[in-house]
Amino acid sequence: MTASKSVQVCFFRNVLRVHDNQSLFHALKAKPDADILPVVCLDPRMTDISILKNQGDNPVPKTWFFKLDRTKGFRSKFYYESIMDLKQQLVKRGSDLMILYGRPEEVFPRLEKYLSTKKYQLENVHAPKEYAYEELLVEKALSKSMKGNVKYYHDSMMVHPDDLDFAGERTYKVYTHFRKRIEKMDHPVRAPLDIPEKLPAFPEAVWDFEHAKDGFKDLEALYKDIHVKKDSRSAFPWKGGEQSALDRLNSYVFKTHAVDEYKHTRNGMIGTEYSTKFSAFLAHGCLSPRLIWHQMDKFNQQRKRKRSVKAGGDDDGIYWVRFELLWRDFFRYLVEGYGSRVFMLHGFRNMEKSELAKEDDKKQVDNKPKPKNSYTDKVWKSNDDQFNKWCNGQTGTPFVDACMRELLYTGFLNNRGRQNVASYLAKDLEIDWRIGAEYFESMLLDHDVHSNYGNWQYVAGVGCDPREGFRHFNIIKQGKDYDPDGDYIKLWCPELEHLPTHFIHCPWLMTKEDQTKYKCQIGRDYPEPMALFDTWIKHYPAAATNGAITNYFQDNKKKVKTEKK
Ligand SMILES: Cc1cc2nc3c(=O)[nH]c(=O)nc-3n(C[C@H](O)[C@H](O)[C@H](O)COP(=O)(O)OP(=O)(O)OC[C@H]3O[C@@H](n4cnc5c(N)ncnc54)[C@H](O)[C@@H]3O)c2cc1C
Repeated sequence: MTASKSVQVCFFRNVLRVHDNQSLFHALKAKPDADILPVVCLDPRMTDISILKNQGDNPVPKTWFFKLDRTKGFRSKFYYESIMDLKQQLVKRGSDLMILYGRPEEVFPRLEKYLSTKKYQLENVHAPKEYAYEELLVEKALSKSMKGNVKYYHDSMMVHPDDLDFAGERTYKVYTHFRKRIEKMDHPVRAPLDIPEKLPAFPEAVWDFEHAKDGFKDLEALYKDIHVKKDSRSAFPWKGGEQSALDRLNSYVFKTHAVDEYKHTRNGMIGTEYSTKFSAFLAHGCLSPRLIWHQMDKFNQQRKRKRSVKAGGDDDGIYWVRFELLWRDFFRYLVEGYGSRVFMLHGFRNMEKSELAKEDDKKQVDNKPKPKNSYTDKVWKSNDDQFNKWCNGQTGTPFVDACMRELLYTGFLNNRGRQNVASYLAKDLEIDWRIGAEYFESMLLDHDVHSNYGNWQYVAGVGCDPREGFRHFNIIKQGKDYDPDGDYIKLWCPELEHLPTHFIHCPWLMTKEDQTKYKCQIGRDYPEPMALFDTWIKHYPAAATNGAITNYFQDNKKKVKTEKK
């Protein structure tokens, strides 16, 4: 009787790359003569595989509360491209990729059983560690169904949790404390792991497992079924996949040195170079955050840069990219610490309700007035009409509409834009922030549950933010600051292209004559504003109001809901 051949499974769950892949590294180390089986498993709870008739009856997956489609075309396309590229990377190294469909906790035990009939022994599954609530449920179910035979590795974090001395505070609640803690460390980020150019044999017998042979064909069918148009205005025109990610890293750091300008350009609204555009690659695990960190070190060394700029100063682009990448880790730690609170209306802060109440009580003893806790008293609204107009870039507020149209047509929006549209929905309209977060989840190329829900909570004032009141963005001021000439607005709202700068952020101030002159009838060519706020008035350009607001805003005050803030 021949002995079984050992197989180590490397499960590429949300880490779709070969470089610095911890699961692959450990699978390779586990048993030197074992075969390595790289597997991707498309989970119908996360990915829409409803068109594949040979893979069972799988409904379109929906978001947590509002049941929006979980993954729209942009992200699916990027995801499939990333898997196709991963297969190529593995084939180049003499291996291959098995693409399976179904719930991992059901598929893997069947695979194990199948392998045993082919004289293979599935020794271990190696997989990246998850932090978010739903993903952890899958992780637990998988561990259970594989009888504890799954090993998890912290692969998506930049700073490994074991390297952080949390000094008794496992979950930092304030970003600055977290960042400062890390900045004190000598070597906060581990070096990327070396993966050999040649990988061990791929166990060919597995192609006969269930529909494994059809895996790639099915993926191509899913890819062909995506109907999203390329938009030449997109700030993010890249393909998914490790190769594309590495090209972008190389270009942004070593070729164009755009990283040097990051601090000054990151809020730019038009074009590909103003910020790193690493987010979608990071979200799909096509790019290792640790590699980014170390490549930036290499860049510094290669140029033997004289640090005439103070590290952390305004000119130190590398410092600021790292600063932002630490936000990404921070939200992972928060989500890990607070579990399903990430999806809850009262957010992470609700956990602190009792602590806040204690604080309030203390202050009362001192005879100080009891501070109002705006998080717990807040009444969140629901308004389908306003929400739909927001999604479609038809609110009648140009800066919001331009941002929302970019998101709708490309699946991407820069950080400044995201902050503004989130603040408009949650703080101006006071609509339940979760529907906005779920819409982002549906649309974003780079959706990452930690960063998305974490940032939404932050903007909505229910997250871990000591400066809650300051996140209320004044859309008119922000528009003037970040799109002073209205170029971005005109790019996405071409119906406003003839407007002079002083009307571009507040077209409702145009008189009937202005509207004729600038070829834009409000209510016909461009929507009437669905809401106006008194706080905006002081930021209207003087040339638009002529010193007094006597035009559209005034005339239509009864028609348009005006809210006092
Ligand atoms: C309401 C809202 C929702 C968001 N949803 C997501 C999301 O689903 N996925 C996502 O990756 N980012 C999200 N962000 C953060 C940020 O907007 C994007 O990471 C950034 O715009 C991506 O562009 P970039 O890669 O060019 O970023 P850069 O400015 O070049 O930053 C470099 C990297 O740092 C990280 N980063 C930057 N800003 C943040 C931040 N505020 N929070 C966490 N990480 C950050 C990202 O990984 C980014 O790729 C959200 C922000 C807001 C305000």
